[in-house]
Amino acid sequence: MKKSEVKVLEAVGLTKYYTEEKVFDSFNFSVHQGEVLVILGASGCGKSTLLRCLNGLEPIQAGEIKLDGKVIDGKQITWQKARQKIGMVFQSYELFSHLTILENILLGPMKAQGRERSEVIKQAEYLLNRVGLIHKKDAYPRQLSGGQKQRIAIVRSLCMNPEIMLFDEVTASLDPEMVREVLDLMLELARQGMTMVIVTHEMEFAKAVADRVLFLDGGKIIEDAVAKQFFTSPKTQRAQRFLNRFDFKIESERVG
Ligand SMILES: Nc1ncnc2c1ncn2[C@@H]1O[C@H](COP(=O)(O)OP(=O)(O)OP(=O)(O)O)[C@@H](O)[C@H]1O
Repeated sequence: MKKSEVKVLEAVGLTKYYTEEKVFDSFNFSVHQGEVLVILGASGCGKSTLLRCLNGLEPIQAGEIKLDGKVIDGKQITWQKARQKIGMVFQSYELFSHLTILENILLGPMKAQGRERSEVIKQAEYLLNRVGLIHKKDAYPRQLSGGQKQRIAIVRSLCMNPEIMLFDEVTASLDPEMVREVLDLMLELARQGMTMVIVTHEMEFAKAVADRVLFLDGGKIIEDAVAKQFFTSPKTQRAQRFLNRFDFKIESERVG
């Protein structure tokens, strides 16, 4: 399928350092409407930092982040507005333990977007039905499994009607039997055309969901490839070694 040329989220000249370490130096990046971009790379290469910069959770030292072509600088668009369009789901679900599932979902749309409670409830119930968790709407987070909590975290983000979703290792802290249900939901979102940036160590899932792969090393893009190409014949030895570590058989190897 031909993906749109419209850039939803973009980083231009992104420079990010923590006190003693530079993670990105003039890093450029963009994701197009309807595209599913998977970011891969060894531990410490900067994947989480990139997502956090893209969502304004980390201050950057130079460069610009743009949403729909507008620089998020408080003038063209504010971070407060931009964040409503950029959904993010983390490894930890970060649900409020003292609120029911429904109240957790309603919070953002009502507080940040000033929407009517009854209107948001309709949308929340629709989404809860879609993920098969409507029967949990009055339960508290502690009464849900890890996989259920993570699906609720995704629903909570979707209820803000984001233009793009960022996923940072969302299955990393789940028991193996819970992983599938979360990945299936993400696959469904991808099929529906949601623009997504995904950091994951689930290689078979990455292969199934990705349109494009960015392979990072030391804060730099080593490969920027069409997913099919990356998974069948990565161009660099570094990427080949990376894929092999996951016990992931590169197809060209199978043939050979
Ligand atoms: N809050 C922080 N303070 C200082 N250094 C940090 C901080 N967060 C990350 N770093 C450093 O920045 C670099 C990139 O980290 P980051 O978490 O983005 O990598 P990653 O690719 O997501 O790793 P992983 O796959 O292990 O989650 C690492 O060297 C890390 O030690």
